[in-house]
Amino acid sequence: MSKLKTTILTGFLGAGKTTLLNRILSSGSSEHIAVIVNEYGEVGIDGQLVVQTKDEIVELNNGCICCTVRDDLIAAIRSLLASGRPIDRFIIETSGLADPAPVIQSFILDEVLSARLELDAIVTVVDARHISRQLSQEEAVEQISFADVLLLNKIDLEDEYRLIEIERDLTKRNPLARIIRTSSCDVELADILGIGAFDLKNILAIDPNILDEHDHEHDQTIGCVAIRDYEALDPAALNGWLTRLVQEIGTDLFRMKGVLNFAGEARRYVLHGVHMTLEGRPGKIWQPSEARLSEMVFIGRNLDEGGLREGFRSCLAKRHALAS
Ligand SMILES: Nc1nc2c(ncn2[C@@H]2O[C@H](COP(=O)(O)OP(=O)(O)OP(=O)(O)O)[C@@H](O)[C@H]2O)c(=O)[nH]1
Repeated sequence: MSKLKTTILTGFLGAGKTTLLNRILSSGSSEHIAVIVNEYGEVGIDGQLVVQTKDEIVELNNGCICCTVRDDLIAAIRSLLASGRPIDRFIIETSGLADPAPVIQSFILDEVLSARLELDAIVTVVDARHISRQLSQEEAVEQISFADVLLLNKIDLEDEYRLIEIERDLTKRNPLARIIRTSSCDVELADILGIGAFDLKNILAIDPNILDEHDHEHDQTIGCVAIRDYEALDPAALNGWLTRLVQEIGTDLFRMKGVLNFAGEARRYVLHGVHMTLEGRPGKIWQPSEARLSEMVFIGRNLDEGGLREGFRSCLAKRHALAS
């Protein structure tokens, strides 16, 4: 029986991993893809942002795939393999704070994974706008070092001179990886899937100890605040608060994302923030049977949880109705 090809999609917070995953899942291929999506925060937003397809999607939330939910990753893959469902390929989207080394290690050391799956490639999405800032985090450096393919994404936000500078830096950090420039991860799928690029020899050259057991230690100053609220929000108030927030703490606010319930709106509102960049768009229609719940996640350094919660509550529509 031939082994199932597995792609690890990695890249720092907000680089474009889910954008790439959605591109793959929407490609119209007849393959059955088993997808595992790992999110750092206790509220899983990505599950709602991944396109609905025939493919099997398992969410591993509330922890990083390189440490707290690593055993869950192995259990999830084993259970998918045992389920008897048709699977042609695995794709694993790590959280933006994951060190890929322990994930790679699981594929080599776990007897079921190593017997049934073959690592095809590590594809790392790099955010052209934010990468220099992100490289102060060890995880961002490791994600680049272990990549077989580096997608230099968000090229629409930087000029040619800056892109050449980033490419030079990426090549210094990982001379073996192929670099492909993208906007919204518009890569040819043949350049990232089924490419047989993973080579343990290269990985051992970067990290000779990769096969030794070690737990990954995250920077303890980085945390996550998750907010869930059934009360409708006032869009103008939220926009004002978030604009002020990113001006004040944008350097330390690595990632913000939310699926929000705006008062009087038939659709959800999907919000993305990466440092100072904010982007929003209408999402799926609320069905009458659904509870209209806002979910929002903030990931960053030394976050003031009380302040964020109070800021969020100050945007509730009922407060503004009372004030007017
Ligand atoms: N301008 C621009 N924005 C992009 C591009 N690719 C993705 N984005 C935006 O970047 C934000 C983050 O994209 P995601 O695909 O959710 O990033 P991610 O890596 O999955 O994020 P996490 O899972 O939170 O780490 C969204 O607002 C995207 O629309 C791009 O090429 N250019």
